[in-house]
Amino acid sequence: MALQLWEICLAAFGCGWLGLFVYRATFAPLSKLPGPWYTLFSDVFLMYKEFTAQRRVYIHELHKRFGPVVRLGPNEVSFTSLEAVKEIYQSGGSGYDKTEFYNLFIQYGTRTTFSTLRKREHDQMKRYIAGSYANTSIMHPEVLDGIQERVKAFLRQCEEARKPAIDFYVYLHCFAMDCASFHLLHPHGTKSIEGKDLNLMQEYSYGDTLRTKLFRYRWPALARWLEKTFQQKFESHIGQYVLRACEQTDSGDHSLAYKLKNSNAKFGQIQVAAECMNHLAAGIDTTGDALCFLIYQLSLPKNYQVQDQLIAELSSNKDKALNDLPYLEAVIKEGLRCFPPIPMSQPRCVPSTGRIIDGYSIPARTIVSCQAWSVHQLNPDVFDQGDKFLPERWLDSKSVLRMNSLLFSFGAGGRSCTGRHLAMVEMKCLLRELYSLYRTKIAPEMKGSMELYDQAISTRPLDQTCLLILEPVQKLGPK
Ligand code: HEM
Repeated sequence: MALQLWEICLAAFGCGWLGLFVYRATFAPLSKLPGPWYTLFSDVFLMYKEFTAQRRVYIHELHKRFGPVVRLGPNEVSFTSLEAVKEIYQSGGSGYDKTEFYNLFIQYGTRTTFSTLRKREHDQMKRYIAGSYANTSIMHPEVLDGIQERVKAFLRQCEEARKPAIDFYVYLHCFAMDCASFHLLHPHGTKSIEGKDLNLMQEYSYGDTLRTKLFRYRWPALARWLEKTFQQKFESHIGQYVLRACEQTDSGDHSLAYKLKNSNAKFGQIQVAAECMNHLAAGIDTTGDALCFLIYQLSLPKNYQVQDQLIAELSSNKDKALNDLPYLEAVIKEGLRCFPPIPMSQPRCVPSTGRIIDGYSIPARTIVSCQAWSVHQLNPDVFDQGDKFLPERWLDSKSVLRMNSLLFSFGAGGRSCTGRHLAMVEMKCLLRELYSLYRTKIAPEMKGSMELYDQAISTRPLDQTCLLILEPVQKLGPK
């Protein structure tokens, strides 16, 4: 009996699928890696976890079950060891190229330092921005004064708040936005702490774009078609604000906008705006959430003694420089370790020759990554009791070098966080001022959950509220 054409096609398709399944299960290089069996065939389960904001926890549980190397899908692997961090993010300086995932961070249709995928182009872009973020630039009195002014505005606002409970989530995100925009756009930075640009912070930080972003990443062509067909414009108010600020001709000479406009690279206006918008986005929720998670921890009764020790260090070292306060530094690092604002995978693409990572041969173009959440918790030889908030660990001079090399909150290598010095100074200035004057406690009316709620790469407190009360330090006296 002669077969119909459709039957032949169906049989060929079936054989093809079967062949692929057999290949993936037995011969494919990733089949030798630890991981659940279903990840050999499809990443549908991983996608489901992404869309339901469970990717980080899912990967973490897999690492606990399978160890430091885990296959996540037919073309994706996650790692937790220092060796893997060094290979993926630091080999050759900047590590491997970024994956298409970073197309999500293209601004105004323009690629920026953050969204540039290839190493060579990134190196060129970075030359023009690195100077603005060097420690010496951030420690410049003009920049420090600008940050200090915003710390004062933050405290003023807390003191003037009528209710006894203050929503730190709101003010900390305003603080982070005002500081970052000051650095990028001065004198056209935002004034959200005072309430003027509060809507920009709210639009940016409260929006839930997780599924839109993931949809654009997983099905870019379909997303583009839908956006075109329905003529959707995703230009936010904050995006328009940055565009307008970059059109001004009176940018302060310490601002990134000024430096880019006056560099010999002759950047167009849209490129300057795209770069600034990206940095602003990189600096709001990260610093705001890092401070929020940390201050919340310090305000829990179980951590009162940490708060007391911080207050003691600050009160007896009033004239010390910002970087000469070891306990303050320890508290911030432990906050970043336990609650990394970017706790999820930072995906990279294995180079065309393939590589050995953590003892496994990984073929070209495999997506590989580490996630800070697991790196920080699943290396007990470096971070003993990794799931506990213990700032004292950073005071142990013998282990601090190893801990620093595994602290992945700012990423690692040439593509790690450009704004880390700015973020550290913002956090140090705010915490020094706050805990020189006040103790913080959880307000009785605080019912919101501070559990991590993941976005595409970052996280935030689930209920986006953190109600605290302030008690003047001198009233209680030194402990
Ligand atoms: C606590 C605060 C912050 C944390 C935890 C943080 C974390 C990170 C991480 C993990 C990356 C690498 C992401 C990846 O490769 O996928 C990154 C990149 C970056 N961050 Fe931050 N960040 C913070 C604050 C800031 C601030 C305040 C700015 C600037 C205003 C900034 C600007 C950038 C830029 C421009 C990049 C891209 C670097 C490149 O690709 O060369 N960040 N950040």
